[in-house]
Amino acid sequence: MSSQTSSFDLTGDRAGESTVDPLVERLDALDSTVVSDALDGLHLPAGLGGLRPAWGTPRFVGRARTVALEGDSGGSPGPHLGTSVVADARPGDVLVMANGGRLDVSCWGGILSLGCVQQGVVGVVADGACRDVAEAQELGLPVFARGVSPRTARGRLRQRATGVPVQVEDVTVSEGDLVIADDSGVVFVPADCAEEVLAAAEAIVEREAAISADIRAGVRIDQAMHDVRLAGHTDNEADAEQVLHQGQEEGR
Ligand SMILES: O=C([O-])CC(=O)C(=O)O
Ligand SMILES: [Mg+2]
Repeated sequence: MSSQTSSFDLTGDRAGESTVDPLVERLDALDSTVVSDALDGLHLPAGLGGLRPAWGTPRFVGRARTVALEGDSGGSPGPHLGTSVVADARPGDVLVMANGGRLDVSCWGGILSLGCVQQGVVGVVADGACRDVAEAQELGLPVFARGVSPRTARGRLRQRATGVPVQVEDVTVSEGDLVIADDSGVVFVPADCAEEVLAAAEAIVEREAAISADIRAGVRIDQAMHDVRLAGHTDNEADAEQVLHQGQEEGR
């Protein structure tokens, strides 16, 4: 599966830098649902619904750069929120704007999108509203947000901190965590257990492929698609079948 990143017209100084990141490359071969299932299996927060692409059906994978926002009643003028992180962003980064799901004000806009594309940023997750959607689309920058608002962040929001752990619903996102966003939602993978989560997700892909192959071969779906097999509690179909039949006999 190829990510949206490859189609960007990157023109900024950093846009041409190498972005080889083995864990991100492995993540790019997956989709958000199997990564979510892997997180479930490890009892970790399993991603977020409700964050939708502001345009089209893009997908991206990358590393989180966090921006914590808070309300502002009109402080002193300064650089726009997020700009310090965008200016220092590296190819493959994903901007995570933590705005507590607020929909009454935008926390993302088109000039910020332009800055991102210049730096090789692959996507934006805005826990709140965004604006200038057509500009993001024209730039080819995926922006996942909870909605849109024409109301500027200026005078309404300010940057509380950058590079700190931020809360997005029940998920704590830290700088450098892996992110995958696609048509099923947005999933964050803690950097310190990425290897374990990816290995679990890759195993799920194999199990799902085996189940699909059985169904294509004519096995009834209510026999092939069994929780025991999906969860990987057995390594082989014979054991899964045995557990399935035991369960059926016990009336489960
Ligand atoms: O003013 C804002 O809220 C941000 C904005 O529109 C942009 O980046 O273009
Ligand atoms: Mg604007």
